[in-house]
Amino acid sequence: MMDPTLAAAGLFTMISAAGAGVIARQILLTKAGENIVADLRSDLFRSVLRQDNSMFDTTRTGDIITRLTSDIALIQTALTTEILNATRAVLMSTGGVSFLLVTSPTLTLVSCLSLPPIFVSARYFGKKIKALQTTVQSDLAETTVKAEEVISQIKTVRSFNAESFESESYKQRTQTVRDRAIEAGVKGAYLDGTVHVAANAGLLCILAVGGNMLGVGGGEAVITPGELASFLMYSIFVAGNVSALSTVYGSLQKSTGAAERIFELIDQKPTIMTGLKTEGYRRESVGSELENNDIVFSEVDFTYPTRKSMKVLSNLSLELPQGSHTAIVGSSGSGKSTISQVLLRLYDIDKGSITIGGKSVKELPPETLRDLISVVQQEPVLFSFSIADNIRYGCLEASEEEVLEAARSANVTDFAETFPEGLDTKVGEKGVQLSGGQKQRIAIARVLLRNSPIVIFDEATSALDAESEFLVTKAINKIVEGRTVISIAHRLSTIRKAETVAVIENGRVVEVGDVKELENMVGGKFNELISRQR
Ligand SMILES: Nc1ncnc2c1ncn2[C@@H]1O[C@H](COP(=O)(O)OP(=O)(O)OP(=O)(O)O)[C@@H](O)[C@H]1O
Repeated sequence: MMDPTLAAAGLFTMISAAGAGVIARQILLTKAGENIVADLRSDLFRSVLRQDNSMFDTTRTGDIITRLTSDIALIQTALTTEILNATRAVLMSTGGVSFLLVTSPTLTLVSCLSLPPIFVSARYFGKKIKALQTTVQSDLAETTVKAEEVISQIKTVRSFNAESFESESYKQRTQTVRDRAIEAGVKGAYLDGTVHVAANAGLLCILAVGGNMLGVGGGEAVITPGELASFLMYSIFVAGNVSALSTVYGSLQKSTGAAERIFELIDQKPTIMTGLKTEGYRRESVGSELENNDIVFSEVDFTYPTRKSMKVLSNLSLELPQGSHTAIVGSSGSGKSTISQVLLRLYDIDKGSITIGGKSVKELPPETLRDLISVVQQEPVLFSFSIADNIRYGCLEASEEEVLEAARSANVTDFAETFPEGLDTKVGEKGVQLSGGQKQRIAIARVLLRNSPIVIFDEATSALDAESEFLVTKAINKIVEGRTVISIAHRLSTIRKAETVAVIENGRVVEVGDVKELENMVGGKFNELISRQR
């Protein structure tokens, strides 16, 4: 007889080896799962950044964020926990079935009677779970959209005393998510229950047929009681694993729903290939292939993809020679900002052409086109980094000195120096910790650093106070020197700085010419427009 201590030591060695196996399995699975999830997340983000502007006009930020977070988290669970559970259940079931076959092929055949109801219910409930989970994920996206919108606009929410309204509306959305998630859970429970009944009914069939095979009814015994007992034991083992498999199947269906939402975005091909600089791209050589920077709009028609029935630009023709300064004026909604959006090819026009230096904007690589043009937007958009890093966004390769020089030129240093951390001061989300005029000056410094030959000023309708306006104007004057400038202008003071003015009405140019001449042309469109401002 074997020494019990030796046997225990031998068993301990085996247990330790199994433990090492468990550690290795866990590490490998975690690594594989995390790698796949990280790749998926960056692929998704990369794909989001490439999408057409029209996609962002219809898909809200919160929806995309949900895909990047919660949808991916579901896939992560599937890749780690569920795949492991599934593999274990399949291996155990296969092993168990081999034992069953060896013990009694007839009874194994009988046990197969439970398979059809298992497959049918897995298919039926699996489909329902997947559909419900897809809805849960999009409802969850709705709640994220709501939260994102309210939190980023908290000052407006507060000023309207709308906290209770918003928290109630958020609660309702979370309840919708809860109800759908419970529904999916209930379907999962039905699946588990059905599989449990089918698997155990299979055991009863084995008991009935096996009992007769023992010769209990007076017939000939074809199986021993010991064989039947061990067959039943293995069957219970297999039934347990098949039940586990059905739970895993339910969870995997959930992740399939989430995966569909992710791949829908990853596979979506933008019509304007954009955003990611091609290899060998050099910013310094931008525009070198163009003869000049003359901009020509010729008989342009444009409708926004989300509002196809409304023509925003209609047969618009306009010439902006290199080095010129043109003010674009017109009533609100006449299409002024749209002109800059189609010039940047954020949207493709429906008819006509837009050329720079004789080359259609559709022929220029989008990154070249966008490096040729800088925009100072109506509401300057800053990121939650420091003032210096916001300026550096104009040219990521710029040195400290170049950033400082741009900050000085745009009068940013004037106010930054009054902050304890100077240019390293963080500006808060979207620049909330700064005034409108300060944000404008940072945006101008960013454009100065960018040093593009064409600059568009999309002037804010809301006026800055006189002091801010003076400082912003001083900064703007630095940019204007030697560049082609388009000012989408509201204020007469800005318009007067331009040489040429183009009046836009209903998406077409109705008057164009020298600012001073048109200002004095009684009965003219520009004269009429500015006489309202005086
Ligand atoms: N992303 C968009 N999707 C659909 N329609 C849009 C979009 N952006 C603007 N529009 C519509 O296009 C028209 C022209 O808008 P645009 O912003 O060019 O006007 P604007 O002349 O710059 O006005 P304002 O002086 O008020 O800034 C408006 O009727 C506007 O509602």
